[in-house]
Amino acid sequence: MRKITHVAAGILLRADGSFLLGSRPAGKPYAGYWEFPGGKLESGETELAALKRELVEEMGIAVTAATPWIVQTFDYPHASVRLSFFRISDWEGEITAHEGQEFAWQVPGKLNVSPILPANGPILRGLALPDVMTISNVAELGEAAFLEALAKNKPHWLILREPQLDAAQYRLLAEKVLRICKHQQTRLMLHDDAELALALGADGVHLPARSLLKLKKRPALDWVGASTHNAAELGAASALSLDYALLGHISDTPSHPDAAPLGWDGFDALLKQGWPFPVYALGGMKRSDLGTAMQHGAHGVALMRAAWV
Ligand SMILES: Nc1nc2c([nH]c(=O)n2[C@@H]2O[C@H](COP(=O)(O)OP(=O)(O)OP(=O)(O)O)[C@@H](O)[C@H]2O)c(=O)[nH]1
Ligand SMILES: [Mg+2]
Repeated sequence: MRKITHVAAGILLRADGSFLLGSRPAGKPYAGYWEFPGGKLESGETELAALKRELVEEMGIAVTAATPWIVQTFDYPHASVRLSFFRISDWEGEITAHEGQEFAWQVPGKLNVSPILPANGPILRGLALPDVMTISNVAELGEAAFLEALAKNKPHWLILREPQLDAAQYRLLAEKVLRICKHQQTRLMLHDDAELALALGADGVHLPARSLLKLKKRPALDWVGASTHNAAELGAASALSLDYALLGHISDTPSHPDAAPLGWDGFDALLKQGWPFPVYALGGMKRSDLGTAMQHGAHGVALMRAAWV
């Protein structure tokens, strides 16, 4: 087996959602390619310590707020790398090119530099995902109140999950919801029906775990995510190159009264394995749990009830 090189890399984020890329200096493999600042772990070093050291060395900044994010493995001709990415929301010092590199602030989905290091594609997609993933709740609110709340709250993304409806009722609802979503630029993920998502022109499909485990191939939609509860399901999401997973439930929630909660300890243990996509904390979450969830390596929180109050 090839030796694996462990690397820590940081995504500096500004409040407007833009993020920083640097160009690889002359003399390194892939010189001129754009990457996230960072570098190899030294022996005995943690990922976070390596990240902090590299950003001092390469760009003269002290990282003061970083949360663990995606872990991506990739085989290059010169090395197999395991990249631990962190999101960095705060730092001290002026960004300075200590190695002759260039820096460029970028907007998710609208890059104006190239080429990007080959391992970084999925990472860039992940940056377009919202902090809060909302899940519909027609079952409890009723259709009229839900549609009103949707138009009022204008979430960035919505998963339309209404298992109490039959296929015909779900399609009718999906058509109505899609009209509202298109109008207000909410991205819409339909639940468990890739064909309907394709037919209606929704942004993607969200798979329940039972469907995720049966699929052989990623559905041909722009965005595909799944609900997961354990390592086997996260592994299936990884094998299908999904864009995100919801993982839960974190605490007791009325929608799944029988299943034992993971708690943050269970969530940590699963995230420690490192997944190549953003993971949302699900189950009993509120907006105010976002900071805690991110400390535990989540991309964000998935809200059902709490999204509509
Ligand atoms: N820093 C960084 N490295 C990445 C990214 N994506 C990616 O595939 N890599 C790979 O990770 C490996 C290590 O990165 P590096 O060359 O920055 O390591 P380093 O700063 O310690 O450099 P050095 O070996 O000259 O001291 C390289 O093979 C690089 O191609 C990324 O976004 N940022
Ligand atoms: Mg480096």
